[in-house]
Amino acid sequence: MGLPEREAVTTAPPPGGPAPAPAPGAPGPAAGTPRAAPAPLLSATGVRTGFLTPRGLVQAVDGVDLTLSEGETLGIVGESGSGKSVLGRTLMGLITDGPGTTVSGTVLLGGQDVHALTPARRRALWGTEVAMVFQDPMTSLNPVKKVGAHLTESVRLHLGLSRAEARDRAVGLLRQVGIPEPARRARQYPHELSGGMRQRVVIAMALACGPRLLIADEPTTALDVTVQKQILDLLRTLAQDLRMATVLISHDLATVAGRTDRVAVMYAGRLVEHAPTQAVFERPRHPYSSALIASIPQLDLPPHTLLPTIEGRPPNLLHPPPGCRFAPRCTAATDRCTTEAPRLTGRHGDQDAEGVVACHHPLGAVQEATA
Ligand SMILES: Nc1ncnc2c1ncn2[C@@H]1O[C@H](COP(=O)(O)OP(=O)(O)OP(=O)(O)O)[C@@H](O)[C@H]1O
Repeated sequence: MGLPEREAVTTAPPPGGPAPAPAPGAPGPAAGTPRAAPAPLLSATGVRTGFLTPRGLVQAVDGVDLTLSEGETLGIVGESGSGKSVLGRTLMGLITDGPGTTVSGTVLLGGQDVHALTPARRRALWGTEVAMVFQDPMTSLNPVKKVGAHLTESVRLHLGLSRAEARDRAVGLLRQVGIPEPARRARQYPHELSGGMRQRVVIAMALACGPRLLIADEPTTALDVTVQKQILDLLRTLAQDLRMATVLISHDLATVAGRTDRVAVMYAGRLVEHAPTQAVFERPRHPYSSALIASIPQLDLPPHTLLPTIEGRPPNLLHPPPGCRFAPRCTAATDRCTTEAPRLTGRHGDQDAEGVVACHHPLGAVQEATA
């Protein structure tokens, strides 16, 4: 058996109940009237997430705006500590405003304000609207529970299936994520599977209730290099087959190349560039994106070639520098960069198809101006 049909997915109604149906006979949009663009599946506005520590507030995510449409794939990249995981968990509603944590801004998922929901309503979104795959599969698997049981519990709870139906669904899911002999594997314990197979099980668990959005946080970091590509390709194929929007979080730009529609580059808690993936690779506009691309290892380089690295370290998020946070490491920085924080803007306005960049001196600006 395959995955649940999209129509079969149970989702919590929006706060205040479902939207009223149009009155019978109510006129539709007049012919030729442009239809309003469909609302994005995910819309994050001014998201800020901080941790109160004995040494002060660590502002891990500092004013992030993002949107994602149905079926779209977004890569979030940046060095370790740039806030990618914290952003992913905040979008999912796993980190909320509370003791020790400050969260502000708005995250709308399928029109529902994730952070305004009650904890129970938020939990109802997990699995059915949004699911997350983490770095290490063992953090998501219970070592004393059989593989099949990880899947059957969730589908029985969310989809109300009988025991036998749930067992069929579990085997179907394992088959769908490329696990050979799925019925036999369902009866095994996680430790009897290889790392790659375990991550496939975790992906199957994430898909079990047909989420519209999958957030994969460094899903291959704990795996052998040969298995990494297989898992990333699997995620890409599943996203396309199921028309499921995906956020792929990685410290490695090469991971998102060719696998995502758009890339958001994060640095010290902020987005510095957000554009179609191909545009970022072909014409990076932020010096940080450009430096990240330059440091991707190339297969055809002679042995012992030194790869360019980005001098310096990301700032301490307890005391980030004023102005552009990348300025202390940027070879193009001017006095303005050290005092004035650049806004994310497009070449032709904020909604630029070529993307947006937060830089006072974006790359390519001089050539374009004189062309
Ligand atoms: N619970 C916490 N308490 C205090 N600081 C935290 C907490 N969780 C994360 N941070 C800090 O928030 C910042 C962003 O962390 P995050 O894990 O999002 O980075 P990342 O970009 O995902 O990097 P990595 O790839 O290494 O996980 C880091 O400085 C981290 O130390």
